[in-house]
Amino acid sequence: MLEQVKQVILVLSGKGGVGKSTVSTQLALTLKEKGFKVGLLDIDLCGPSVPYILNLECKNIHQGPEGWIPVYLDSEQRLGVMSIGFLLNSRNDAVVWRGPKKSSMIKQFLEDVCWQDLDFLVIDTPPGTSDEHITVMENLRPVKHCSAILVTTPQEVAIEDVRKEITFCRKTGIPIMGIIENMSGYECPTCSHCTNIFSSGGGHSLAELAKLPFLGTLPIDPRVGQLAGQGLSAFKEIPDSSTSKVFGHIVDSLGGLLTNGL
Ligand SMILES: Nc1ncnc2c1ncn2[C@@H]1O[C@H](COP(=O)(O)OP(=O)(O)OP(=O)(O)O)[C@@H](O)[C@H]1O
Repeated sequence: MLEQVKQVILVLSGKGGVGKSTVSTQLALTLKEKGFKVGLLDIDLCGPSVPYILNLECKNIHQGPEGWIPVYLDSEQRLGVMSIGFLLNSRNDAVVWRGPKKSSMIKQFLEDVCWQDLDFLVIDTPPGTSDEHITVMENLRPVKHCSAILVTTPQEVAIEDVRKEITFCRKTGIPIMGIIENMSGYECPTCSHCTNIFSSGGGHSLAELAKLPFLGTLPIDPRVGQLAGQGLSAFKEIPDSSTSKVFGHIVDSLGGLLTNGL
């Protein structure tokens, strides 16, 4: 029921562990905090972390007359979540599936879930450009507006892999909303001083080189790690943090797109 979704945002990364699920969940939470109706779809079938991050691990999906009902984070039903994690018995269960089975599950997630009148559907994808990505692209036709956010860390090796994501988006015709550089230095929660542990600025340089918008740098902030598992947003809980400001800014741009025409 993707016809009822105004805008899909695919969150992509070249490598695993760069903070894609953190970005997807914080983006969805900030959108909710700012009054939008949001869906969050986790298609990382082999490592679904969204139920854990949002503290929804004990929840189950229900079948309604028109399809699967997402798990809602809030009683006002402003943030609905769907993940393979809800169908597994435990977090340690492994999904050992071949490509066609994965594709069929993703197709079901897109076609058979009652995503009712959403402003945004955020899709957390596995790292790289795999079968899962191609299946999503093939099944997004009912949605008029779709764009991608690319997540990278500052290290050269992660940035190299983001180039492949840019090529993937260009080949499949998905407009890229921009690049986020995550784990860019360590921000001290007490004095806000930022120390560049690895390096910084690589995501920004890549954005300039590829002529793409740069959406911001997210420092390593232990408070962001602590919010994972509690379903809390940095925007609400740590409003003065860089993370909160970056997500606030991205959501304002997205909101502007909805009001001024996509
Ligand atoms: N800016 C940040 N500050 C502190 N911790 C962070 C930050 N970003 C991510 N993390 C932590 O890093 C770990 C990996 O993040 P996350 O699960 O979002 O990455 P991922 O790219 O989705 O990984 P995977 O490829 O395994 O799905 C998590 O423990 C998360 O809490």
